Amino acid sequence: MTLRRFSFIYSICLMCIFSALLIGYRYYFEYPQILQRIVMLQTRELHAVDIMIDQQLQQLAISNYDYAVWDESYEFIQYPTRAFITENFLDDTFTSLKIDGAIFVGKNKKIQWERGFDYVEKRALSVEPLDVVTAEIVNITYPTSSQTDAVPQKMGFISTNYGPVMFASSQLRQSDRSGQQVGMLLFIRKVRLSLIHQLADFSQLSITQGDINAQQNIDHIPDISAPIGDAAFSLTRQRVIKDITGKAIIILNIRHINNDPPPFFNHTLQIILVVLITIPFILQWIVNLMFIRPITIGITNIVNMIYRGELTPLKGESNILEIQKLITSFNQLVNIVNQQKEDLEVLALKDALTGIANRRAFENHLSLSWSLTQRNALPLAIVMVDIDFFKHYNDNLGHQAGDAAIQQVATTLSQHLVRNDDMVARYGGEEFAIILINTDISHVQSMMSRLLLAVRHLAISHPGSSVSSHLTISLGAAVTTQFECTSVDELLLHADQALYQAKSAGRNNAMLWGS
Ligand SMILES: Nc1nc2c(ncn2[C@@H]2O[C@H](COP(=O)(O)OP(=O)(O)OP(=O)(O)O)[C@@H](O)[C@H]2O)c(=O)[nH]1
Repeated sequence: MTLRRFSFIYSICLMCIFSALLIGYRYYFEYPQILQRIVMLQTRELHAVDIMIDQQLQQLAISNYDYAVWDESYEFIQYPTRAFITENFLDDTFTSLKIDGAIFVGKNKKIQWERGFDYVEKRALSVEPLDVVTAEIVNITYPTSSQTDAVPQKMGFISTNYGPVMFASSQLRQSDRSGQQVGMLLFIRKVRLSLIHQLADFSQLSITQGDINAQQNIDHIPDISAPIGDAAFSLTRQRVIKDITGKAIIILNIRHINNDPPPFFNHTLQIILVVLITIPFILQWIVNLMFIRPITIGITNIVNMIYRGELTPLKGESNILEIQKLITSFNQLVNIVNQQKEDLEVLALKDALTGIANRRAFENHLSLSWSLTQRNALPLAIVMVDIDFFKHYNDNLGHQAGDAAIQQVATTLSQHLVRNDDMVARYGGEEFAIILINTDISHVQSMMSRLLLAVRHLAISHPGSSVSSHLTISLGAAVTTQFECTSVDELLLHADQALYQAKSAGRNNAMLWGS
């Protein structure tokens, strides 16, 4: 896996973890709290409906009480007269009291007088309300109060052939609330659509009346006065209004209109998620710029170095300390390796014993010199040098003395070469080779004479030599201007032949090929 891919996957993983944490926090903590607050508001709205219903009942109960606790009503129940009814229970009375029925119930639950009148449509009800009002109202058992001035009252809902109605009933008492409990007065009011509208207006809810007959199972629907409690959030719910026997008679389909929950993915969450999604790409860009790019550039440069077989210091700098240290250390390593390489190259071209060029260096230089002199039509000379009777020297004075002698001869030979292009090399054993560029025959000859003399002047004692008491050398040279030279090997061969001639001629002398 590349560093780039790794960092990208890493950032994506981070983004996923942070997003999951954020969404999880919203899902498990924040959002339920928001919904719970809305549920509290909804509870208040439902409570408002309950209060409104109660107010309606109270209103009816007050009118009912006014008529029930009245001397004339009290008298009527004992001594009924037509005049009382015609004076006090006119059509207008129903309209002003907003009732659809009034019933006087005398002793032993006997109905004394009753009338049904639709106060909205202003017409007598075709069926007298009492016929349809269930017996429960008439049979209401009022608590027998020990207080003589108490006026037992009842109110609530009841189901009738007209549909659900509100009712209020009070014991008939004299206006000073004295006298025997001789009967009761009952008012009823139909539950109309207008009541539902009033409830909706008052509670700021959308309320419709459900069809109680079509509803399959109403037992599970809570009463309007029941609290929402810990119920889950919902924008719609059903509530029932129960009659005095506890039977559901009205279904209210309620919709909360002013407290829609905010979207789960609100603007803040959306912005944070967008930021979280963007972060991996920004991180990737930064990581790429700061870390990966310098590293990949470095890798490319190193691969190129491997390909070229040449180490060069890395360019570029990084603000990251570790990467900068890596670059610096690598460059230091490159310098060390290059230095070692240089040293090795030098060592590879140097003779270990004498410190002058070795045969490999000689051949390289000879090849270059050949090209140079051929191109510029210059003379090129090779001088082969060999120490005389060196085997005897070693045999007489030992190998170490032999090494020392070789070193002295090498130093002497190199001291006599002053031009940069010239070279003296140890050709092998006690044999040396000299390259002289742009040197004519006479100069080669005088150079050889000087070298002969110089070695002689070293005055190295050579007991095994039959030509001198001191160490001597023999020299053989060949110059390109002497013959039709076609190759460097030919020149080398002739120089070697000249040396052979010098040896054959008695040693301790110099020979020029062909002379
Ligand atoms: N001490 C020492 N001896 C070396 C070295 N290289 C070669 N020799 C010796 O040089 C001697 C060369 O002997 P030969 O090739 O027979 O030649 P020579 O004895 O010099 O006789 P001529 O060349 O004919 O004068 C050998 O005995 C080698 O062992 C070296 O590095 N150190």
